[in-house]
Amino acid sequence: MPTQSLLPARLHSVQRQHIEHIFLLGEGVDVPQLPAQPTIRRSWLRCLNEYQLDPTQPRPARVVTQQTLIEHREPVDELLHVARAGVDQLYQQISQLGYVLLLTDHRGITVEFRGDPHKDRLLRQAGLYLGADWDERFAGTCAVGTCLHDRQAIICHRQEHFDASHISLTCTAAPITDPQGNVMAVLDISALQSPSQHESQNFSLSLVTLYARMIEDAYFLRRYRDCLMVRLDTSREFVHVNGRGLIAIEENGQVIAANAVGRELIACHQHRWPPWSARHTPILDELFECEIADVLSINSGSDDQLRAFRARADNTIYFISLLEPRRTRSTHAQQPPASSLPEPLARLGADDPAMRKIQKLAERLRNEVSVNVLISGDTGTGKEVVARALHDSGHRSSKPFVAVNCAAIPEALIESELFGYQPGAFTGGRSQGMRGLIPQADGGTLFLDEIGDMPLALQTRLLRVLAEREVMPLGANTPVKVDIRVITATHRNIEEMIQRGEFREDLYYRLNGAQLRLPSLNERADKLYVIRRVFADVIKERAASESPRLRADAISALLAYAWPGNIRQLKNALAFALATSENDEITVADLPEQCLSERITRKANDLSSDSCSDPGQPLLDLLKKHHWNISAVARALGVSRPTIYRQMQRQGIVPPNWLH
Ligand SMILES: Nc1ncnc2c1ncn2[C@@H]1O[C@H](COP(=O)(O)OP(=O)(O)OP(=O)(O)O)[C@@H](O)[C@H]1O
Repeated sequence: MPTQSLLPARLHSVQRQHIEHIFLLGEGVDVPQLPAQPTIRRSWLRCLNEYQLDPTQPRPARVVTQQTLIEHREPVDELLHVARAGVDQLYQQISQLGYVLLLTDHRGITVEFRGDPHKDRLLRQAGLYLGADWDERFAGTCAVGTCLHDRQAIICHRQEHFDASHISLTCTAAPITDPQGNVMAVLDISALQSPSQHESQNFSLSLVTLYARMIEDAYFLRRYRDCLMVRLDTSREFVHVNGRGLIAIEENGQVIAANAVGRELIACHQHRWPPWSARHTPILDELFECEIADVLSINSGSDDQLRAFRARADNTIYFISLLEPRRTRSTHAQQPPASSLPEPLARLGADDPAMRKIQKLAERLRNEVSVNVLISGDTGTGKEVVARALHDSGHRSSKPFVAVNCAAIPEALIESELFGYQPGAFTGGRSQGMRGLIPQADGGTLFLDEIGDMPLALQTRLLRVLAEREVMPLGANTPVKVDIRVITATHRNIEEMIQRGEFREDLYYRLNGAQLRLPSLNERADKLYVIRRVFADVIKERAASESPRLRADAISALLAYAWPGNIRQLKNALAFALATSENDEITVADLPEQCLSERITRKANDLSSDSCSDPGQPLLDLLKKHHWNISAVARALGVSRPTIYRQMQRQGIVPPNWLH
């Protein structure tokens, strides 16, 4: 430790004493004058040992250049925008008491500042200024820097600062975290002078912590403004004005993100069974004793627009209100997730394993025009949409896409429609003849829908066209060359038709160069995406000026329904709701009655009535089929994940990865 005489002469005696105290702590000597707060002591030791700061050489405040300041402000631009109102409000309350306000980024650079312009010079000298760098590594122990290091609110009062040039200041700071819990900024209030007692700053600590939380929540609300949000508090009176917990959810109750209080609540449950991982966020009914539909109907189903639910972790009663997403969600959310697929293929689905397989295979086949593609799937699953996407994503996209519904053309006319005919080829034909649908598709794609309905005689002719790539119009003497890509679709079991002699086996093998099997809507894990996408399409097709919104309770009902008619039935239901709704919000009451199904109860009953001789077997089979993906099994059965977990527990089923 340097003796007093070795310290620079320009230092005041208080500064000299302060420096001596720092050295004493560094040497492990405890004296009553040393700071009591362990966080401050640890920070002093960091400054000495880790950052190698020299306490005998107090440093003037460092203010970064204008250019550097711009670079630091840019990444927190959205936060600054949100924080501005809070910053002004807080400053109004503290300015009379001689405080200034700093908002720094996660590196400790002051990106927003409020202070008395009359004290500009003094404040700048003290580092209480826009652009001032309060990183602990440079400035030593200080409220901002040490708060950033410890990720918690802190008072750094006078001699608790490390650098002797800061020991007249009093500073209090609180972290502002992003939705992932990372510190993204620090809110600080500081004064050039203050009473010597540490307790004099306790109120500042409460105030700055409160405002940091308000800014954090305002930022959270902005980030997730397009999502459904539950707001919760243990006090009924406070939920609407200042509910402390915020949890953004999908309409199926899946948690998307949560603010600090929400994250704490989730963490509380994390020790419980079942465990959660980052990829597997909880569903609201795992956090609270509730049905998702009850939460989603809060706004229409309760007078004061809130409801009480019990938290499963500790039985606390929470009062919950529901914030509906901003109007634009329906358009925003129907964007498929970013992917490397061509756009027409990307928009076919969002996050469904079967659809992903189809999209990948379609991508590989889009320019392999010699491979005939057969699309199978139940009626209304989107076979024609997939065929068109395959066409639109390939080299032939600017060429014709000719769709023929083999079931819709009378048998007697199929031949002439497909192949065309010469003038006068048959009585009743057009005098100038007709170019058939196959020649019309020349250079592009011929899509034969309902191929199972093609009469046997015509199957033979089609086989010839596929083999020879030429057609002979009725009444013509010379064949016409055609260059077509052939895609067919069916909802029928062609193999069974072959067995019955109703379909030519050789044609089937020729058409089935690659098969895309479409899942039913109810099996799709991306049902929510499909609902939004189809809703956006229906709105677009109506070409009306206003764009209505799908309310959460309607989405919840649409998610729960089994959709035997698949996407076509969904589209019809949404078109009906839009046509008959009297306002610009579609609620569950606007949906056709048949959509308010009993599917869930029926399936749930099926599951709970498993008291047969081997109760675990059906569930076990399902779990294996879905590779132990509990969410997938829950979806398949139309029940919640907790129900599956409860059944597993009851039946003693343990997933293989939980066994040691
Ligand atoms: N991925 C999708 N996105 C939006 N709308 C879709 C999608 N898939 C299908 N649809 C819509 O659903 C309806 C039925 O689609 P499509 O005609 O392709 O089904 P299909 O399986 O060919 O039916 P069918 O077996 O009766 O011929 C259409 O109105 C279509 O626009």
